[in-house]
Amino acid sequence: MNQRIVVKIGSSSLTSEQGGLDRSKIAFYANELLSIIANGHQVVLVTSGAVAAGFTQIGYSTRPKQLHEKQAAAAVGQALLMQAYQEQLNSQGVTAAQILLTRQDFANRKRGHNAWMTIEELIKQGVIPIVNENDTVSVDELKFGDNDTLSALVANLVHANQLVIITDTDGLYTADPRKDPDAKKFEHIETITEEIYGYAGGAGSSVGTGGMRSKLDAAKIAMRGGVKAFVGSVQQDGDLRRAVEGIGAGTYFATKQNGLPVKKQWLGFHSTPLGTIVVDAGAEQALLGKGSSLLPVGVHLVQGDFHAGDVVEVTGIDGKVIGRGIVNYEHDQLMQVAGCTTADVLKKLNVPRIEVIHRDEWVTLR
Ligand SMILES: Nc1ncnc2c1ncn2[C@@H]1O[C@H](COP(=O)(O)OP(=O)(O)O)[C@@H](O)[C@H]1O
Ligand SMILES: N[C@@H](CCC(=O)OP(=O)(O)O)C(=O)O
Repeated sequence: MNQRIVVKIGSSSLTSEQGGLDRSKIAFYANELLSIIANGHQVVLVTSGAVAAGFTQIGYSTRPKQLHEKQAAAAVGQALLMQAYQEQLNSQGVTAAQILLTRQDFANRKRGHNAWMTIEELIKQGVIPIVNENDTVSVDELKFGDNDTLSALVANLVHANQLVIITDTDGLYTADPRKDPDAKKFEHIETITEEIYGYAGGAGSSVGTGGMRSKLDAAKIAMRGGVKAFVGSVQQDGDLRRAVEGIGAGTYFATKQNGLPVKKQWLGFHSTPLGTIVVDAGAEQALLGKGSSLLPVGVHLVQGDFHAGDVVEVTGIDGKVIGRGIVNYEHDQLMQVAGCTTADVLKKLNVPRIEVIHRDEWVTLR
């Protein structure tokens, strides 16, 4: 079946430890992308490497740590990165497009929608969209930090069938295989539990940033959006095709979820919650198991100063996040009716909707 694939390539796969682009690697990946396109798949590339490609050229001896230096290096390196992809793809008759995004572009629904529509048009025209973070304007606290998260958000945005995260290791192991030769590999993962997170360590090289932890964050976001994911290595001719076909050298993350509409992606991943509603065990079960709306009777505690129409986070008594939704009550109204039956709520308040959060305005994040 022809699929829409988002492929993410990390800095460690494109550059050397000393920095600088490895053009032979860019040529290799360009050919891998072209081969899956030739098989009928649609491709969006999310590529890192701007900082790693630019820092030597700018004159820094090692990868910079200060934000303004990283941004300067990225500004130089992004041009080098695109030039290298363009050369490779153009020589085979394919055009590439540069798309630079920030977190705010996803948080603003109109900007996110515009990015999606642009990518759709490029794909329709046979152009390969090449995405990176817009490092020049991203401030520290709002940065994706690494491109793993960005690639998952892009995969959800364009309703991809699969996210392929290419890195320098052939999947998730029970420990960083660089440090523990006895570590065992996971072939398939259906749920990313705390235990799975416990196995993942940080970056393995001086040019990589997020390590396996950020790849798990990315896989989790993709899975929630109904996009299956692969994390592994693509080093030999045909490896990308094998990764896409389910026989690659890496770990596969399955999903049973359906694709999330863009409005719910915004709610789940890009909105800013203005309060927290802690619910009891019965309500937690109803939200998770039955897909019910949240009623006042299940509300245990209300925190934050929110108004009707704001986004709030919902947690269980244990503090673990269950999901997010748009609340129909002012926070002081909700405090008055927390734990009340519907009949009692109607005696106390005149509310347009009885549900604290309606299921159509709710997204589960477990
Ligand atoms: N449990 C683990 N299994 C596999 N790799 C791990 C694990 N924990 C940490 N790592 C490290 O994560 C690295 C990949 O992440 P990173 O260096 O950020 O690469 P990239 O630049 O491709 O994003 C691997 O090289 C490996 O050293
Ligand atoms: N936008 C940055 C990405 C930072 C980064 O190193 O990410 P990654 O290699 O994917 O862990 C760049 O292009 O350098």
